[in-house]
Amino acid sequence: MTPIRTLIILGATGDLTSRLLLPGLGTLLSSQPELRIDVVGSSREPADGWERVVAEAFDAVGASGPAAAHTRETALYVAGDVTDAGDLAGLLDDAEGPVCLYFALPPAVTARACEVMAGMDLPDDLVLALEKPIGSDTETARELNRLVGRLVPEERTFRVDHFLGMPAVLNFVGLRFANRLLEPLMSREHVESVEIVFDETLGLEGRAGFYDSTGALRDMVQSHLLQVMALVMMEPPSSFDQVEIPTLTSHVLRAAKPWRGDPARAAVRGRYTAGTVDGRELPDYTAEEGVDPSRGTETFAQVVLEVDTWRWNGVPVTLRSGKAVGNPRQEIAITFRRPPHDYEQLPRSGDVAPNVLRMGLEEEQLSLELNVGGPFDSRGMTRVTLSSGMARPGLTAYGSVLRGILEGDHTFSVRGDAAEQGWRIVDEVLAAFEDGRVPLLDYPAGSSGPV
Ligand SMILES: O=C1O[C@H](COP(=O)(O)O)[C@@H](O)[C@H](O)[C@H]1O
Repeated sequence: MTPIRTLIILGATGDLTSRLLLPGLGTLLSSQPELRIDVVGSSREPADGWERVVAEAFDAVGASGPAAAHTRETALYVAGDVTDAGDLAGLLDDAEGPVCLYFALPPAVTARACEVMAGMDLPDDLVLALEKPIGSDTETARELNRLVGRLVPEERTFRVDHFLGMPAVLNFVGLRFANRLLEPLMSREHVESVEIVFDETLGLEGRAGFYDSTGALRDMVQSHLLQVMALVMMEPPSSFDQVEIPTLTSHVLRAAKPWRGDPARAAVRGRYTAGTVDGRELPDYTAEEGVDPSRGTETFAQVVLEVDTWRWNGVPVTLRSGKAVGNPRQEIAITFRRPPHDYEQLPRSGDVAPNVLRMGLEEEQLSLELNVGGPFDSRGMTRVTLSSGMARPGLTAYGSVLRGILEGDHTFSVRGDAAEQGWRIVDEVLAAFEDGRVPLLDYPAGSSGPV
């Protein structure tokens, strides 16, 4: 695939573009000074300092070098309606190809734009990048995939999940497959449980327009946490390429289902009430601007799944994410089974605590909890934690995702069927939320979530 020349961001005035997409691009351009990418921002709002938005996002990550300078200088904003064929055609006609159209838009708007594009003459080398969520349930995800499939082939479609670009997630994969010590232990014989947790101190932060109709399960579990789970639990790949990895992650998702097939018992949902997080006072979620309390939107979701394969059957996999959580955990944690017998000579051995391997998702801290002899008596038991920080790469998660798109590499992009599988798993839980089988529990902002 010829490298992308112009990146057109649809929905350019949204928070995602300025907070994540443009800074990610800045890190990528700094690391690849030979790139020449023109960035065109578009949305319905009139132009209001797009050059400044690009410059501030680049400055925030210290973007420098000739590639970043080129993008800053050529940054262009075109106001338009993505559901208007004339506006879309104008954007495409004026851009130097190959073009990537990046849909930083809600799924229903993306679907409408794709319907319109079906009636247009599109460039042969057009690439489409779609932000999560892909649809809002299995049916709409399938429909969006079908619409997109009529426009461009799968090899020119990228479904973005920036958690797949997180250094910690990629490090976990390296850790597992590059160490003889670990991979043989990654199965039901040795693993007691898997947890993938991404709690945040952030509350709604003015995002009611998106979040209040989405909630924690759709926002975080359906996409990010399921995708991370699939990468953490996939079979060993024979090569790290764009055929093998999406195939193996899809295999894990196909095998996943709520624990014991009972979504109501496998899930917990909660909503924050007023409280203090990190010294900031947060109001009750229902008092946040733009929230419709009658929707019963959850700001915390936890689901226990089972990946029903020969390797993982019977191992509970907990996925959890909450907003306004105090001392948040953000990690992949693998808890191993206890030794098969007690360390015999020990009169006071008690329980030998399980070994736990942790990879921090934002902090990028790796740790392994072990048991060793006691300080005064070698037959005693002491817990030690081996830990190491991880080198921070120059690319942010979005920088890494954008590199894949611009280079035409799907290794860490979400394949259409994987997006649909994510919804299949979550739809069952959503149904249990909606018919009240899973109660909506309160938790004060700043606490660790519902009890
Ligand atoms: O996609 C999303 O992710 C963020 C968390 O990821 P981060 O890289 O920004 O820390 C989450 O806050 C947001 O609700 C969700 O839409």
